[in-house]
Amino acid sequence: MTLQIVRPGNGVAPLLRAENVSLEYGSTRATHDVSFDVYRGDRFVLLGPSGCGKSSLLKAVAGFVQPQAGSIRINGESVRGPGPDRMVVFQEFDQLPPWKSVLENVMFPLLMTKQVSRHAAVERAMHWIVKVGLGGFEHAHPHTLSGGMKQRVAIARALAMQPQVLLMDEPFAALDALTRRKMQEELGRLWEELRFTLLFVTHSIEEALVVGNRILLLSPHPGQVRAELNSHQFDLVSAGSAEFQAATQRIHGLLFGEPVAPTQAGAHAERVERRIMDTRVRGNDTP
Ligand SMILES: Nc1ncnc2c1ncn2[C@@H]1O[C@H](COP(=O)(O)OP(=O)(O)OP(=O)(O)O)[C@@H](O)[C@H]1O
Repeated sequence: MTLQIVRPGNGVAPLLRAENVSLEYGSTRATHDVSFDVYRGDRFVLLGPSGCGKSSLLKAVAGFVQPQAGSIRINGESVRGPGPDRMVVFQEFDQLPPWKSVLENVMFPLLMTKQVSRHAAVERAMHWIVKVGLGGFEHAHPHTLSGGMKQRVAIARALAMQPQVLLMDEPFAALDALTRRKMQEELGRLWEELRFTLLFVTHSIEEALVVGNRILLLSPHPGQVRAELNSHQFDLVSAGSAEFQAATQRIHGLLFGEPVAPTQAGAHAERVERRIMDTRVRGNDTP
């Protein structure tokens, strides 16, 4: 395992740029000076212990909370509030209005934002309901569905809007272990097919490695960037491997143990002066 600097960009503009973001609730500082870039097609994970401001950062990207300092931009445009370009899947199963069927739930944002006609909304909603494996359940109501099925509805509802970024806040944390694994697999399958951009919050190191291609490690009180790493080589298949276990331990050390010294990162040093870890066992292929 090597430590390496990942230089951002290669001239490609990020889809989402969070720059020196500080978030506060009254006298509580949730995050301090957090910066990260998310590129189109990234599966970018915010990982850290409870209270490191993961959810607050996701809510700020969603436009639900405004930074006290710093900025969040999508395609260069400042985020000033919620928008259909950033759909959120939450952990809570009650995110689905219970009086609406699966079909009505998935159609709802399409109709609210007047993106398409009612007829087209039905078609698009049905497409996504089938895509998440819920074909045949379109007239069911949420209380008749399992937790995993409810999360599938929430994912279908979000993806049907074709957002610029799909935001997921611990979406599988309330599921049993087997269902959680299945949902991680399904999310990976959807991403392989559609290559959407994902910002995913979790406090599980294993989940971060399985879901993400890039991971931002945050330390708590207030949340600050501890490190950023590449994790694209891991998936559910590699989850039991020695390399995976080593990466898990390394991240655990970074989060809870080892001090991390600031590192120079060339021309972008000011923005990305973080310790960047590549969890792959790499030879001399470091950039
Ligand atoms: N609505 C709120 N009002 C006041 N303080 C808040 C609010 N939401 C979050 N906080 C505080 O901000 C800090 C970061 O909370 P946040 O929920 O973003 O962290 P987190 O990393 O997502 O934690 P967890 O994994 O436990 O959800 C915490 O100290 C928390 O108590």
